[in-house]
Amino acid sequence: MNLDDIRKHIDDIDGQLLDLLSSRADLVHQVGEVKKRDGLQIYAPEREEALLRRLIERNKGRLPEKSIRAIYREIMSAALALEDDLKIAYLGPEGSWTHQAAIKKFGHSVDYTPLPNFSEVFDQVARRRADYGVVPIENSTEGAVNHTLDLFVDSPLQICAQILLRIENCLMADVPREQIKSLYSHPQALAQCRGWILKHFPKADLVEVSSTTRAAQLAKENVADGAAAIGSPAAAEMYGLTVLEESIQDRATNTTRFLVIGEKTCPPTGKDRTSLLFAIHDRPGSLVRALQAFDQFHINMSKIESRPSKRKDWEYIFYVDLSGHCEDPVVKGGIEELEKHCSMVKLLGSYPDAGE
Ligand SMILES: O=C(O)C(=O)C[C@]1(C(=O)O)C=C[C@@H](O)C=C1
Repeated sequence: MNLDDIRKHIDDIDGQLLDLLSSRADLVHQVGEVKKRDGLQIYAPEREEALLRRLIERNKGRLPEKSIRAIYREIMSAALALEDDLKIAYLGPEGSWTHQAAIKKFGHSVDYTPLPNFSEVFDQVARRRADYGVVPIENSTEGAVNHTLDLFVDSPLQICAQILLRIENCLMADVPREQIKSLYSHPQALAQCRGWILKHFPKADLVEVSSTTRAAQLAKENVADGAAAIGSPAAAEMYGLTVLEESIQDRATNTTRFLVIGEKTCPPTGKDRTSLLFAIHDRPGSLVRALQAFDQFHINMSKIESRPSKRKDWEYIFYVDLSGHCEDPVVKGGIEELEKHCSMVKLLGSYPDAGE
């Protein structure tokens, strides 16, 4: 077949795809009506996950899993926008890694609201000015994002999904590499690139700013002082900076886990994760006995963090992630056992343990 013939076939297929997408949109519209009538959540992470898992299993063609996920992300984003004016609040500004995580989960068709800090994200969702919020919870190099952990203690919000995003920081500037005297970035990004900075710019002034996007802006404004920034390629593009080196983080696999917070948690999908908080009595052996609850029920605990309670000095709150859904009888049993040994247990939600 020559090029024109092949393209004719592609045009035919695109026509069929568009007709099918329109039929899908009609059905999605009906789903939206049913959900509004029955007071159900528009965003259904368990359904999205089941749909993606089924398609990836069924796929026998050339498209890799990554492409199928990306294509369907946008199809379902369009569906969400058809069903409702979905508003997603995130830790801004635009171009931040959190913004990119939010787009990875909700696609380009929904509305996004950048907010200046974590508390505002929690607050806007709790006041229903936004439907969902996206906040970072931990980074594979730098560990927990403490402020997010702390906000869960008093928040009525639940976790309904997680997002894993590979963080590849780049060096960006409007000056040649030899003229760089200062490096602007968010403290997390500077920490993720600590080794690289020491090796390549041991004498540079490190300037901590509120976000990597702000760092890019400052690098643009302070060209005369030899300013450069470390952050996302999206931030470099926003401010017209040249990417001088890509992927400069010390660990190639540097990944941040983000959470989607909303009014309700997510129903079981068969492969889930549960997050909870607990506080123990100040007695010998309390923590051991609390954790034994999980061992007794053979529950895999994939994460534990401790944070000062902020109510009494030297009193702690523990943040734990478990494999399984809180409706699974085993997880339920483990949590009931945990409650016997704790002064407080707060379930933060169960959500698909998606590895994307
Ligand atoms: O099945 C639903 O609940 C829908 O709203 C439809 C749909 C989809 O496009 O398939 C869209 C958004 C939801 O998050 C999940 C799935």
